[in-house]
Amino acid sequence: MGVFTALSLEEARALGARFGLVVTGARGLDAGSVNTSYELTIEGGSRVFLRIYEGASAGVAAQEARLLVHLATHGVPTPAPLPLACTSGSFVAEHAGKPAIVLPWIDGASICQRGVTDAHARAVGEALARVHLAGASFAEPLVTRFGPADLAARLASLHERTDVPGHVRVVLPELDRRLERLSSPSDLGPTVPVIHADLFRDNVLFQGGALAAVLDFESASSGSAAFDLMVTVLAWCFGDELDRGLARALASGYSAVRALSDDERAALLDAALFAALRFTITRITDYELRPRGRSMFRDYRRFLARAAAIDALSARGLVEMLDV
Ligand SMILES: Nc1ncnc2c1ncn2[C@@H]1O[C@H](COP(=O)(O)OP(=O)(O)OP(=O)(O)O)[C@@H](O)[C@H]1O
Ligand SMILES: N[C@@H](CCO)C(=O)O
Repeated sequence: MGVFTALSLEEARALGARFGLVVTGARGLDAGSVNTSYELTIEGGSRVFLRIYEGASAGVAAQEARLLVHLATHGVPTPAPLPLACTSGSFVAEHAGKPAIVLPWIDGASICQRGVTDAHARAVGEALARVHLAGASFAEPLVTRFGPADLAARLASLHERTDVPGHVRVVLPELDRRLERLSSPSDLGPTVPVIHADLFRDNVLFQGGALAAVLDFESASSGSAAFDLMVTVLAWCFGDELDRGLARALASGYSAVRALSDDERAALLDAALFAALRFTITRITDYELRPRGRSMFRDYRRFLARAAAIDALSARGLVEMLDV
């Protein structure tokens, strides 16, 4: 996992020079499932993080870099990419025909589910609210790849494929029904210009109990703040079942920075159901039906179980549980 594109020390030196860095070491990291990551050591002993994009175009990488700069300069704890030394306003170099960016190194680690405390959950809620506030002034349109129409296309492809295992095939009618019920974007409440949309534990680094950085804005788009909050609750507050205390702590951190509007509050239940559906479907298409081993397996059943747990709540019950 983590190193899909090779980089020799000589190549690392040439790449680093484009950012005005004198690279003395390069180490591939066993981190991430989509892109290639390297730790580069810089003359003097400091480190930077190199990401080589495996799928995204240079244009997409450049837009993500501009978003990171915007968020980092507007109060979001996320590393801003380094600019290229000789090209003003540009952050993206190229290696092996793929876009590459360099970020300041962040010391920290992600938290395992059993290690998540109320304080962690609260800090994550606060950071998410900062993304929504800071993103309000980001002027570039960010279009989701995971809206109802995108999910419907994924489901349609599952119906057509002949290699879908039986345990997936039997849940397709349920997924169709759920998506049909939630297919109007207005169900999810008002939108903001930037949501993270994938704020899972592996995308947050903590150091000494404090949140060090929010990472990986590759799924960021304009979208419903209620949806983003519920993605984050589902990602952080479920062990084998919903941990109500953690969910409330996360929501209280969020509300302390940005209060939900009445319309956002009213949308929370459908937003939670849509969040559960989004990750159920993408985990089937992107993990269950792809060869194992390239990245850590993520089980769609865990998000189907979250959908069932949310089914057991009412809209009012969810608002009361989160105390928002
Ligand atoms: N600036 C940084 N400094 C130190 N470590 C970092 C930095 N950015 C990312 N990491 C580490 O590398 C890991 C992978 O990074 P990233 O999220 O960019 O990977 P990915 O392959 O693009 O995506 P995915 O999270 O979907 O697997 C992170 O979980 C984190 O542990
Ligand atoms: N965070 C996603 C994978 C990356 O988008 C999941 O757990 O399904």
